[in-house]
Amino acid sequence: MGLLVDGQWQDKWYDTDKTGGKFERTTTTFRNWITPDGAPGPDGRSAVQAEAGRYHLYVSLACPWAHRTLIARKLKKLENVISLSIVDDHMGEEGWVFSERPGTIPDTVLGKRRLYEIYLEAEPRYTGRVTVPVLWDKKQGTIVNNESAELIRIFNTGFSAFADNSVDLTPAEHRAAIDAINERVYHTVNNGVYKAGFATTQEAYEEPFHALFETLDALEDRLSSQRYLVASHAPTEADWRLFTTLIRFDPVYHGHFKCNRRRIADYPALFDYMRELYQWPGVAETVNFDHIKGHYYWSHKTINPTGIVPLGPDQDLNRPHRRDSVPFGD
Ligand SMILES: N[C@@H](CCC(=O)N[C@@H](CS)C(=O)NCC(=O)O)C(=O)O
Repeated sequence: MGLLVDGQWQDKWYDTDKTGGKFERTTTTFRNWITPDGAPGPDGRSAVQAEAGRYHLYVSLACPWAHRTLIARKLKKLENVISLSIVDDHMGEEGWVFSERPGTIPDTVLGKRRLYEIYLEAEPRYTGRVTVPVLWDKKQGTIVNNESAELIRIFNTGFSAFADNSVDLTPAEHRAAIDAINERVYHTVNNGVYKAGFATTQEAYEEPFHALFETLDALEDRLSSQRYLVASHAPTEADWRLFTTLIRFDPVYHGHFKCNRRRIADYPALFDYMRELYQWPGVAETVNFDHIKGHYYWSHKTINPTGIVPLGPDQDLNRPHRRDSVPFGD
């Protein structure tokens, strides 16, 4: 685990000294869009044009942020359009690396062994964390974007000439509701588990812990009477963004990150909902519990010094999800 400073790799854990024990996520820096014709993106920032075979996605199967992009690529049927590499789940002193271990796919584009070398290829004097996901532009030889929230929007609309456009993860009529849910879920759930897990003072741990379970209780309420997070007839981006945290919750966040007031299995609606999403065509193939558990328990030596990976929990995720009778809410 480490970061690049002016192009030099430094093996360092997160520094929580300056923030009173709190984990603060840094913002990502490669933020260009891809649009069907190369016209600027939704916020006016510059874009490159969508092309089949031009872009390459680097992910970790352990990472919930990267997982969103894998799901969007799968649901939009972009697997033959955007190629893929998968890093080793063990993140050691060189950060994310490529290997031959099960479930990985080497760097077939640049032939690198470490992810930070790809960042350096894009920006030789890069300063910052070296995170997944990363979308690489083979034509311009640089990183287009390394922010998962934007990558899933790029996959949803940018590749309309090549994608399955019958699937829309952010339908216009639900956009405001999706954005509002994303905002709360990001701060208290997706990033909330990290804030609890990486905290280095009791206080810095407790605050996100309470916020997390307050949101999970509210989501349980909503999902008891509505099939998906917004009143749509199919899961939207908001559901997939929540899903990647839910699926890691009982195996990892409950124990490793001390988010243990309840398990997802203790919330009847959330647990059924999570299984429906898991059973959604194509999605189970994007979930790899060996990488998920192996990564967190092995890589975070300040939290789990022995590196022992727990064997449980036993979960039957293929059990019927019982969501068919829940109304869509419109
Ligand atoms: N804002 C980024 C966050 C990505 C992120 O933090 N990824 C983690 C893995 S789950 C990572 O690569 N961490 C390496 C590090 O921080 O050194 C996104 O959503 O794309």
